[in-house]
Amino acid sequence: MNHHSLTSPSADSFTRSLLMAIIVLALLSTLSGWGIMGARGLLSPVLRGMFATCTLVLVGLFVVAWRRMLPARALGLGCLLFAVAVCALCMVLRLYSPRYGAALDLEPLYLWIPVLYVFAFTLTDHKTSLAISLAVMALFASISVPYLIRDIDGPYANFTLQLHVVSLVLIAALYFFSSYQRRLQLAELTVGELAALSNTDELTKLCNRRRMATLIDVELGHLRERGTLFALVLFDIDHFKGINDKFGHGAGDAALVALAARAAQVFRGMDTLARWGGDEFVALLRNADLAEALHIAGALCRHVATEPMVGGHGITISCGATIALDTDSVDSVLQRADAALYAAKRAGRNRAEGVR
Ligand SMILES: Nc1nc2c(ncn2[C@@H]2O[C@H](COP(=O)(O)OP(=O)(O)OP(=O)(O)O)[C@@H](O)[C@H]2O)c(=O)[nH]1
Repeated sequence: MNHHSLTSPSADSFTRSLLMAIIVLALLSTLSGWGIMGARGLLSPVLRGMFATCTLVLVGLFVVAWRRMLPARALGLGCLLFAVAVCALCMVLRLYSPRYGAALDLEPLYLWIPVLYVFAFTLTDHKTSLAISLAVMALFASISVPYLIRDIDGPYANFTLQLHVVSLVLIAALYFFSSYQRRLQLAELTVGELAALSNTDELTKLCNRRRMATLIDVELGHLRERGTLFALVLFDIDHFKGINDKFGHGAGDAALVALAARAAQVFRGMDTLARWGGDEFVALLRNADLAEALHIAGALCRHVATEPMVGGHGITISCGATIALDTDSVDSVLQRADAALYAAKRAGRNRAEGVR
């Protein structure tokens, strides 16, 4: 969720306008619905058009509101309950009160019924929506049973039966559509999560070896096609075995995490840092030559050595830098960086060396 968009003034005024529009349209829709039930003659088609338009726009606005903010969920559920109550009341009056029943026209209710199902399916998950829709349908079905028995051969009986069949088809279609959509969302989420897991180092949360190898391969392609330079810096902790032995494996892990965070402060935004394995890390420096890579690697050595990292003790690292050639493979460029790292170790550690 984008928290900024929820708190910005323009989002606030959009939310207010949306809520106002929903309230006005709900009022118009309800008033025209009541109007249709009382009116006869010329006025009725106008009111019917108004009712249908207001209700459809209302559903559209609910969908927008649903995607943007949570209060719409409560508002939508409130309207749904209100609509069910109005429909049920009208139905009861139509069926059981001879005085009101004779003057009432059931058509506005028929217009509301499919709207209720669409409301339910836009408001909540497919299983709850199915339960709400079937409950609404059962409510109308139970209300119409005595009416059907009383007037089994009449036109309204036929119409009511047709209405229930259409309702069932609509609910089934909405259910399958929304469960398919849900499955699609879940599948996307799982694929995204798996991709993130397979590219991330569990301990440091940096890129892992597999991801870095892919990125180096991509950059080698760019180097061959467009001549864009890049450098690699391979580094590891000096005498890390001694740190593990002295402070324990847990403290060694904490040192690796702290080193990852410290290193991320030194590299540039366009660089990518990865844990290659054990206490070895690789940084891919885009658009960098050997001099720049050595400069950054030297800064990294100093930055790491300045502050204590394990149990109040400082650690040092050694770095090997190289630049990629257009004849390189992933393995060959890494072998040169490894040779440079080995040279830094031999030269006394806590330093950076380069190999061209
Ligand atoms: N705590 C911890 N230790 C690890 C992990 N992976 C590898 N190691 C240890 O890291 C040490 C790596 O040692 P080396 O790099 O071979 O040698 P070193 O002691 O660092 O010495 P130089 O590299 O020559 O300075 C080994 O003792 C491994 O057991 C890990 O995930 N966590």
